[in-house]
Amino acid sequence: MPKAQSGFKKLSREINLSVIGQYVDYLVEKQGVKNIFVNGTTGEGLSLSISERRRVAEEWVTKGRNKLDQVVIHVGALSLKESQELAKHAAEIGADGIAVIAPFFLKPQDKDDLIAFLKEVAAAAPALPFYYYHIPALTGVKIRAEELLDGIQEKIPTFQGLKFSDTDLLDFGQCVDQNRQRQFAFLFGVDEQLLSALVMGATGAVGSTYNYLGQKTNQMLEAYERKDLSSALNYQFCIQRFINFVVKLGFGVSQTKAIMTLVSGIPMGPPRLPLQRASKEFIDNAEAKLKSLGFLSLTDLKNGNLETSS
Ligand SMILES: CC(=O)N[C@H](C=O)[C@@H](O)[C@H](O)[C@H](O)CO
Ligand SMILES: CC(=O)C(=O)O
Repeated sequence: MPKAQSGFKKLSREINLSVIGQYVDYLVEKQGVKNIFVNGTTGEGLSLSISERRRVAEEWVTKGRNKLDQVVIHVGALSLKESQELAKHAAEIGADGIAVIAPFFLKPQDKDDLIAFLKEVAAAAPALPFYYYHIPALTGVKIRAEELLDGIQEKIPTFQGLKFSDTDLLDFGQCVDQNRQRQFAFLFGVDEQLLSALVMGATGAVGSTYNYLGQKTNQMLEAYERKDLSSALNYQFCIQRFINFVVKLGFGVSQTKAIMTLVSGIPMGPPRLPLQRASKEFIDNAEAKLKSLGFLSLTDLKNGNLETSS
């Protein structure tokens, strides 16, 4: 049945907008997550067409109305024009902010090149808060965030903050330290190290694991707020045990999607090529680990969450 199979695969890699409304409710009610970063790494934003990205953004904004606090749309692209189109669109649909990664094929050579690009994107949505999404391991653009932030508000008046997905806590700490007088958001994006980043002055977090460990992470944040560092560390270690376990099995966006399906019961579907679905072996191992750490209760599993196509 090679034909049927290829038809199935093709279909299953299309976007299923119909689950987004349900997923908003799940995140708010079950994970305590009310701020959403759309079309980023986990959402495979860079693997979608521009029209798909527009539709996904619209669906999140529409379904999140009166339920979510903020919906920030990632609008980074290799083409400045496409990025501007998405920025303008985000403003039109009433998103709360836009974020942009560094263009990663023909790369900016230095801070000034990168700022020049970001500035043009930000100008396409002059009323929207602008975030730079620093993720050097994926973009290959290693310009330090601390350097980029120096004087950025003069160039980009809507600059609101940084989503920092890197393990360099010297760079992150200096972003905070050098901008104390400004009301920037310093959003940390390495979930297994969030507690260290909080100590450095992170004002929030954006990450893939909050899809299914949102509640646990909120407990860590609450413990940190009440200065109960030993409880906060216990939560962080617990989260680390899970991430450390899956990293050893091979952990990426495909595996994240499978775990999201498993924990939420809402079918996330397979990733889009070149990514391949997570293996059954990975899913079984991850499930056993989630259970042994108490991250997955039996009631969560009542629907028998096998990944289905979407
Ligand atoms: C490379 C990547 O996907 N980074 C995510 C956020 O940016 C993180 O949330 C990680 O998935 C997470 O920290 C697990 O390593
Ligand atoms: C994890 C994250 O922040 C993203 O999907 O872009």
